Amino acid sequence: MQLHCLVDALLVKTIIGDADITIYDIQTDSRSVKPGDLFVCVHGFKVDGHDFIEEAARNGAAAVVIQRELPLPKTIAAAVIVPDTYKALAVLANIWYGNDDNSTKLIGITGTNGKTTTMHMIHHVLRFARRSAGMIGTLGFRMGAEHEYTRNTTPDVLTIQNYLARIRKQNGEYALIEASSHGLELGRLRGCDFRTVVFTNLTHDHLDFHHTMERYLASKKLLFAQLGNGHESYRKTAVLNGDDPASAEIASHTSAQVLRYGLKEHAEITAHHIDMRSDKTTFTVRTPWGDGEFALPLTGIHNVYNALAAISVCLVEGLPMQAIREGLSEFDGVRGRSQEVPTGKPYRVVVDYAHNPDGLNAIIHATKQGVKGKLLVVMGSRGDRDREKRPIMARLASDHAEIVILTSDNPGTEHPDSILSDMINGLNVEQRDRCLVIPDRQHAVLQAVSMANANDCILITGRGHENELEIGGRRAVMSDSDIVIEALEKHGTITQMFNISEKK
Ligand SMILES: CC(=O)N[C@H]1[C@@H](OP(=O)(O)OP(=O)(O)OC[C@H]2O[C@@H](n3ccc(=O)[nH]c3=O)[C@H](O)[C@@H]2O)O[C@H](CO)[C@@H](O)[C@@H]1O[C@H](C)C(=O)N[C@@H](C)C(=O)N[C@H](CCC(=O)O)C(=O)O
Ligand SMILES: Nc1ncnc2c1ncn2[C@@H]1O[C@H](COP(=O)(O)OP(=O)(O)OP(=O)(O)O)[C@@H](O)[C@H]1O
Repeated sequence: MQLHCLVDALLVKTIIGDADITIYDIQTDSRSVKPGDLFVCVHGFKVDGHDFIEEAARNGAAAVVIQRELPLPKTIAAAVIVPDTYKALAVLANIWYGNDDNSTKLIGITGTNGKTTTMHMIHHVLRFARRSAGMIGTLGFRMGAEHEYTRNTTPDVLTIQNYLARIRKQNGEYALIEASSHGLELGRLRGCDFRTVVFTNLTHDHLDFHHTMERYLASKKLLFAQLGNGHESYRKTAVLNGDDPASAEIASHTSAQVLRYGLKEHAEITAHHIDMRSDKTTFTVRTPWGDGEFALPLTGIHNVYNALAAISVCLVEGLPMQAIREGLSEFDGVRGRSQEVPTGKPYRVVVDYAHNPDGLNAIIHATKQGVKGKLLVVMGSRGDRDREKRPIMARLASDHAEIVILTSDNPGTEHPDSILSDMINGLNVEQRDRCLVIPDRQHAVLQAVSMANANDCILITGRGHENELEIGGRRAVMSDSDIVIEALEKHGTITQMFNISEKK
């Protein structure tokens, strides 16, 4: 595509050089630039893309998009100066990937907890009803047989547009996207014209980034504020958790039709006669489309909420109640969420991804329900993130579990001991006395295994599906389910700690 065709949609711009050159691809990372590419310089949290123009030029960049005038290498044939390169990138990526035709139906899911689970439920039901759908979220990008790991829950604007194009190429009818508050705040979803958007809940998290709950909510509202303002607004729907106090505020910020789900009567889609068993939950759902009996092979009231959100979306999208019922009855959960690790022992081990107070509360209550013996919780808290939640989470676990083992999660650049001491600060004297602090996560799990008796349950939270962790700038490969399996094998015979395998 010629540069002038690509940048034509940018309203405010100055072009220096030859606008007729052909562009072969768009890049934001100088290291990925190939001959003929357009390098868009983005100002980041750590570095400024403008500082990498030399490298981009060495790799063959034909043109650059910049936010300020600066001397350019001679090999750069053209420069486009714009007021905001990241905003410009959204426009360029949309055109480049041909996503401006809105042919794929976009469904967004936001909220503190439950985004991934709800999205996977919707995806599962759509697939069950033979409707093709791609997913972009914490577990990566997935469309048909294509699967790619993503660093972020909501990837950057260029990557999102690339994935949407790949979904369209495979004739995907739907694209399901997890919209994190960071993603919304940083404009990663610019150019995404959502049709249905879900809000799951808003509770304490990410205060390192948003600073206050008001600002955290404001980022979520961005997703709903754009809904329903177009001429097709009758097709746009905001699906809100009617039991969460933030929903009223969100509803007042959207022109779209609002559909509420919840357990209380004021919602349009409600669950009744909830019966929780150790391996499934049954409930009746009342909706304006009729009622349905559901048997969900998951436990925990939080999963009833997730299912209600998914049911609401599927009904809005015109799926028959029977397909939704049958689809959800075969939903086998999401990797790393309430994931049972087969132990071959008389006690259970569950790996989960709860990493904030509300998520932890949900999983502890869900897990405790089927446990006749003791509940042992192994948990830590992530480094370089919201410190305020650390003592709250330690306290919460100690309030509900018989044994709590505090350990490292993903310390990042922080010292594991300082994270642990933040957590211990949340405990009272009695709780400190019965809490074990074992910084090495493998040791901690091994300790839990050695303390478990028949009918007990070990709940290991915080890292779920993740298999990499960062300690002092070095990355290590380590998944919680692998740790459990190793601990079970070594229990009784181990004499010294095994090392975690390391990779740069
Ligand atoms: C704070 C934050 O969001 N940072 C994101 C940001 O990184 P950054 O600003 O540090 O980027 P940078 O390294 O300064 O680089 C700036 C620019 O220079 C370019 N560059 C850089 C180096 C170089 O040699 N050449 C070059 O061209 C980069 O490609 C980039 O365009 O842009 C990156 C690329 O899009 C993101 O991966 C990164 O997310 C980091 C990993 C992160 O941890 N983000 C968290 C806070 C986050 O976004 N989390 C949410 C929600 C999670 C949840 O719900 O639990 C998420 O959506 O993931
Ligand atoms: N609706 C819910 N309410 C409260 N807690 C929940 C809910 N759904 C899931 N959880 C808890 O939160 C954890 C994360 O769930 P899930 O991955 O679905 O959420 P998420 O919003 O996608 O989180 P993240 O963005 O961090 O990936 C689960 O392991 C579970 O412990």
